[in-house]
Amino acid sequence: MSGKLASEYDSWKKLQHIYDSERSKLILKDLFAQDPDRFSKFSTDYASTSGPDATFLLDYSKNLITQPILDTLLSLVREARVESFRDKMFAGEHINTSEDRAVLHVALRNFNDFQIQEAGTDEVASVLEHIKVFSESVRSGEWKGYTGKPINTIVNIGIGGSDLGPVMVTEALKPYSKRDLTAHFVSNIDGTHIAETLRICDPETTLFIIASKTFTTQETITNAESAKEWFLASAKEQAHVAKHFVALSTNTKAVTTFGIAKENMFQFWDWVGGRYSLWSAIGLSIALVIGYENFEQLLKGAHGMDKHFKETPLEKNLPVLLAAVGIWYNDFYGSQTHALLPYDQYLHKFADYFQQGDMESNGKTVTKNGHRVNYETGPIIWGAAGTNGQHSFYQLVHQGTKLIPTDFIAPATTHNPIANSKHHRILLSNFFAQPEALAFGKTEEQVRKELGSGASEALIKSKVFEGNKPSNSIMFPLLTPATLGALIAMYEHKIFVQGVVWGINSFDQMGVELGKVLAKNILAQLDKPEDVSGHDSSTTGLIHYYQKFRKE
Ligand SMILES: O=P(O)(O)OC[C@H]1O[C@H](O)[C@H](O)[C@@H](O)[C@@H]1O
Repeated sequence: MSGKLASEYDSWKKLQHIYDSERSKLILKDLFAQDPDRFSKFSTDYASTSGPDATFLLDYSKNLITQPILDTLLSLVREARVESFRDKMFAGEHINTSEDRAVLHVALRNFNDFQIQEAGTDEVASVLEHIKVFSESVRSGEWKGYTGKPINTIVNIGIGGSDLGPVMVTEALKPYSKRDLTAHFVSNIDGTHIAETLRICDPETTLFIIASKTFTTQETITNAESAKEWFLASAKEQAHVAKHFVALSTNTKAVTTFGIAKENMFQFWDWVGGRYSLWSAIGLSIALVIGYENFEQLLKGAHGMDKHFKETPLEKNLPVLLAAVGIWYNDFYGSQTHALLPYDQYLHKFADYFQQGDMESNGKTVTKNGHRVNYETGPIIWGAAGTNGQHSFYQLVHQGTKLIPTDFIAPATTHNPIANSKHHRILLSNFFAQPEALAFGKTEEQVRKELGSGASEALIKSKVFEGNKPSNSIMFPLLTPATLGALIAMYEHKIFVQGVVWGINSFDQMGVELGKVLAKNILAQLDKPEDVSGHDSSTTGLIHYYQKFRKE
């Protein structure tokens, strides 16, 4: 890492100059009119070169870019030495400098392809084997609960990266699921979450998966203890815990102290970041829901994208292109947010997942060298499945004052072709129409023509769409495990590229700590009003209000 801030790179300065001098010429309507080949120039097909088929189209032609702008953005990527950092990541160098750790989620889906030297990477295969054997025995009914009944319910207890990935993937790949195995995910410390879940579980047929990299996370351990207490109220014998509780963790000592046997622990390593951990033992719930074979396809799909990212020239490299275009809006247009808009109900948790993936990775103000940045880093990630979003927040995206770059994501074929795929055709007509409307808008002239004479000026103005709102469109034939794996890996690497350009460490999360420490201190003061001390008047007032009205 050079000591430079991103804004000191020549290509950054050049981009600023282009933005200042050419912004008014970057009108999508004109750019498309001037160049009939714009789509073929600014779109690229991805096809995995190893493992199962995973194919996409990335269309980035509806962005406020020209070839020279894209070239300059790619020069920025080069100037920031992204390729060198990428190679360091794949080699297992400790690029997570603040924690002195390697960043090797790519090793979890490597299947002995890339040569990686880091303690633990040679154990990946044996953990996968453990996941395979265990998930098959539960799914087949061979694994029995304490009264001899097979398991029909799993409850994953975890939070953050130990929850969001499995939740998102099990939802996305529901068509591949074993429908008679119900999966619940409990994350919140709010007792309502575990209470409402346990209400619909049977202790004789429920398996609890305690998912925590550190096994010290307050929410997870508290929920796990409550689950164990609930279980033992029926099962009575401590020995029965072994049939109903397994752990996914890097912390063997804490797992055994909790009362889970070592053989029921699925191991992973500190070089797996929490938000990059669905590929590790944290994916056990995924393997249970969709079966090990499909879990492996997910991993192999991601590996195909890893290969693409590692080996493809920047001009055709999907994560690099997404990252570069994202920087253009984030740092030059001043866009504060980026929306992920999958037109696929199965992907309804996709934006939630990448809220952690992106915002916990790139929500930083200090570079790896300790300098405060003088530019914007990670965007706010948000979104919802289409077409639902169209009936809530799209109004602001179309006609509000903010520039919101968007990614539209859709499968060409649905897993649910009901009514002769009528639903899917309607869904996709919206998927095509929205980016078109965002890009090209509706002129005052068109509105006048439509409304005819007699329409008020105010009404005419309210119906004008300025357009020129950028988007990417990503399409694939069908949402399969391999395609999903490749899609997730593409966004992971996009986040990586942006983090390197901004000079930040995308792999720590120091900002999560302060709130945790303060909550612990406050917890000890909650009993009596006279214990409340050391706070500002607002915090003290809020705690006193709680003490006055609490009933328990
Ligand atoms: O898996 P655990 O150790 O329980 O951690 C769960 C979560 O804890 C914190 O919130 C971190 O910021 C997340 O990155 C992590 O995913």
